[in-house]
Amino acid sequence: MHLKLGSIPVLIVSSSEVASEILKTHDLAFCSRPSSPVLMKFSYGGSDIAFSKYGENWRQMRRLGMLEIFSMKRVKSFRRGREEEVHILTQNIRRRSSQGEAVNLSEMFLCMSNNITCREVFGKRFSNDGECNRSEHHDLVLEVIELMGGFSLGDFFPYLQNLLNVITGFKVKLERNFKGMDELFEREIEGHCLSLSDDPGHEEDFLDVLLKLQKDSNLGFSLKRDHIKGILMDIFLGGTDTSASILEWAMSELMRHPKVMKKAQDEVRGVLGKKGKVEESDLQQLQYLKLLINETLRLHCIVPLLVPRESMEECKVNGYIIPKKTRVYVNAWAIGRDPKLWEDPEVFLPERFDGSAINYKGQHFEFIPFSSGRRMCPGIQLGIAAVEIALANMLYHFDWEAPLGTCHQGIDMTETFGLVLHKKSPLLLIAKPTKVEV
Ligand code: HEM
Repeated sequence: MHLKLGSIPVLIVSSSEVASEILKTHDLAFCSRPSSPVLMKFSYGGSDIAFSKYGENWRQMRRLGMLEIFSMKRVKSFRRGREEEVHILTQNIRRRSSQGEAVNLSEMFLCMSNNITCREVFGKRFSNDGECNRSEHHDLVLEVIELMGGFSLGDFFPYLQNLLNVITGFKVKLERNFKGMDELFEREIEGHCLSLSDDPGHEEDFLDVLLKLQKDSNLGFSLKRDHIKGILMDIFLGGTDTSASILEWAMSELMRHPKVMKKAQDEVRGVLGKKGKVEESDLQQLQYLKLLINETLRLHCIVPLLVPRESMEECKVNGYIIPKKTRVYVNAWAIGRDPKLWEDPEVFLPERFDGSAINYKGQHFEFIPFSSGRRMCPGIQLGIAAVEIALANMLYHFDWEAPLGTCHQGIDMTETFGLVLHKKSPLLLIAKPTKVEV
């Protein structure tokens, strides 16, 4: 679908064939990003990976990210942090549900994934010790995510941009949130500079890594403070509510499908027996868990329109001429539910992935929750690692019930609009601890 929103030409792609043309055949022509005041502000003038225009800066940052931040070695190095946060989550659910009250899983997943991200980035958590609760830092990050996903009128009327953003109050919010994040980054950078350690036993966080690279004379380019802050911002924006949202939708679907819930619980409890907790080394044995995460991502593509691209040159797609500087949204949500591609697409059926070659690694255009091509999400492993360990522990430690007055089928599945797809109403469930501890 080709539209003009304000003065900006926009292409919305809802078929897997055209998505493949955009993200594979013509990947280079479509691998830039549109700019807007919000994106420019939060990417430190395009110094980051996610929102910088295609060019030398993006190539350098992306290469550095792939080698130093998103590598499998680095993902594994954060294993302990993820396991500890999941343990705290489990303990908190156990404590809060001891009175038989429902727990707000949406909120707790968000706090847990925020704490995981914060440990990866700064080597510490946001919540109070032993708690899985909100802090002012959580609120700040979540407000920024909301702003980024929001529809700023000014983006589509560049000539009226300043005026519109002032009238709608957008500018004030933008400045306040940016200042909050920037102050947080500055404080942490100063703190890390004072305590940079060469001790081999020291667990490096992302900020340690970036500050070391800044001093590396073999890097081949100069890594400035804005580059570092831009990358930190990407990790907070990319890493926080994406994993939480997958967990929220997965648990909601499991509640609506008791047979799937039982099969998943039987698997994890059968494999782990009375071990007492699920660790990351156990995950490779949990094949059904992986199928149900795939199915959750298909039915609830959590970045529904992916991240907008911008064409760098005029290009012919599916027989149509797409002008230079067209903004492109790929509707991966619609593709995941396309009846031409999926049998009974509205049905939650993890078994459809059993024995199937289709995966989310960007080669199968009927299933592209992480996109594809040069700008495909580099954080897949980090995100999925957090989802798998948290979900496996939820299935292992608890039986789940809907609060009184709600039947399982009655779980509200209404979605909210934004960069990341959340449930409109929080997921409240009653947790019944199981006797899996030794
Ligand atoms: C777990 C769920 C996640 C999903 C579903 C997801 C999805 C996406 C999508 C759809 C894009 C747009 C790609 C494109 O434009 O073609 C993207 C980009 C990106 N994601 Fe993720 N993401 C997730 C987790 C993460 C995590 C945990 C991080 C970092 C810690 C991260 C960092 C990034 C970055 C830096 C980009 C920009 C890549 C570029 O422009 O070159 N993501 N992600």
